[in-house]
Parts: sequence; C-alpha cells; structure tokens
Amino acid sequence: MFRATPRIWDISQRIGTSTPLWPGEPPVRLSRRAEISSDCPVNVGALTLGLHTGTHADAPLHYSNAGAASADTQLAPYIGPCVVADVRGCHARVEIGDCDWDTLAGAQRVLFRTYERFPYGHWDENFAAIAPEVVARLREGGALLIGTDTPSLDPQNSKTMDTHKEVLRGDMRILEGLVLDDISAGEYELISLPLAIEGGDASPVRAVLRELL
Ligand SMILES: N[C@@H](CC(=O)c1ccccc1NC=O)C(=O)O
Ligand SMILES: [Zn+2]
Ligand SMILES: [Zn+2]
Repeated sequence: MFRATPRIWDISQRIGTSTPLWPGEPPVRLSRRAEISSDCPVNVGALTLGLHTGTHADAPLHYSNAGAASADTQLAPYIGPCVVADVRGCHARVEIGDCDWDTLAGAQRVLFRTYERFPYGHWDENFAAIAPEVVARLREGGALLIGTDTPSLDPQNSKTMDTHKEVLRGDMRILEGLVLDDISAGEYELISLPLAIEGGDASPVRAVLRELL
C-alpha cells in the first residue's frame, strides 16, 4: 500500500556564533570538554547560551513570577494544527487590520511571518511587535499558542510587555525567533518542544512544520 510521506520544513535558527543575540545576552559558546585521542574514545561538548537565543519558547515564568518554568509547562500547545499568517505588509506592530481573520478564525496555533527575509547574522532592533489586540482576538477564538519570526511579541524597548501580558491572561504559549522565509501562508502541523529546563524562563526549541495530508 502506498502511503505519502508528509513534507517537513525546519523553521528553526541554527545556533552558533553568528546567531543574532538580544543586546547584552551572553555569546553562544560551544566548548570541547573531551576530544577523541588515543586516551579518549569520544568528543564531548558543553554549551553556554542565553535561554532566549535563537528559536525559543518563552515559559510563563519569563513574564510572571507566578508562571510555570519550562520544565513544568504542558506540551499540548506545542504540537498540533497551526496557521501561518503572512503579515509582511505590517509596520511597527502587527495590527488587527494586518490579519486575514477569515483564515485565523478558530485557529489553535498561529505563526506570524513579518520578515521578507530573516536577518541572519545581525540583530534587527526595529523588529515588528504584535499588538495586544491581535492576541486578545486570537484568544477569543480559542488560540493556544502564538509564534513570530521576530525576537519578541513586544518591542525591544518595552518596559510593560503588554502583549506578553495579554498572552498570560489567556494562558497561551509563545514561540519567538522562527524562520518562516520558505513558508507560504496556510495550514500545517506544528511540532516545537521546549526542553524540560527546571527553573527555565525559556528554552530553545527545534521547531518544524509538517505538511497536512
Ligand atoms: N522580550 C524578549 C526577551 C527579553 O525581554 C530579554 C531577553 C534577554 C535579555 C533581556 C531581555 N529583556 C530585557 O530587558 C522575549 O520575549 O524573549
Ligand atoms: Zn523570548
Ligand atoms: Zn517573549
């Protein structure tokens, strides 16, 4: 019997020394703790990186002291049907008017593509944020997760984190730093699991989209 293999798109950044970093974040460092030699049969590495480096899932603990850490969040929001919304025409924020609400009605997971091309190799301080009103409307439609190809749902200089707060109100989950350059607007299956980091306010994820057959 013939069974089609669904296509898989990797929507994650590579983690390395040229991964764009939130200002002030520690550099990514991979060190070799052991190397293959006549005395040692294996290579063993150790990694240093900020938890919001590259493609990552914010844990509720990032924006609330009462929120769950990465190790303690349910995984269901991170796996399942998902809509990719093309909002490349947006300006400083993705606003209600930038969204095609016919395709977003009832969506459980929504990923926003704001970039024409992901800013590989440099930090873009003028990335597009998402308006809290957009999050509120998605929450009313039953959304569990919101993702973006930028480093944050709120502007870099935000002190109030209004959009993250709106997410908290609906107990939704957040993905940031996605790479959606090769992804057309439409429906997919999302798979993007955070690591079970105890006390973690975020975790790197390997995020993929799978074709719906
Ligand atoms: N808002 C960003 C991250 C963030 O706020 C941040 C990440 C690393 C170091 C400092 C940060 N914010 C500091 O003011 C995020 O949601 O991932
Ligand atoms: Zn983050
Ligand atoms: Zn965030």
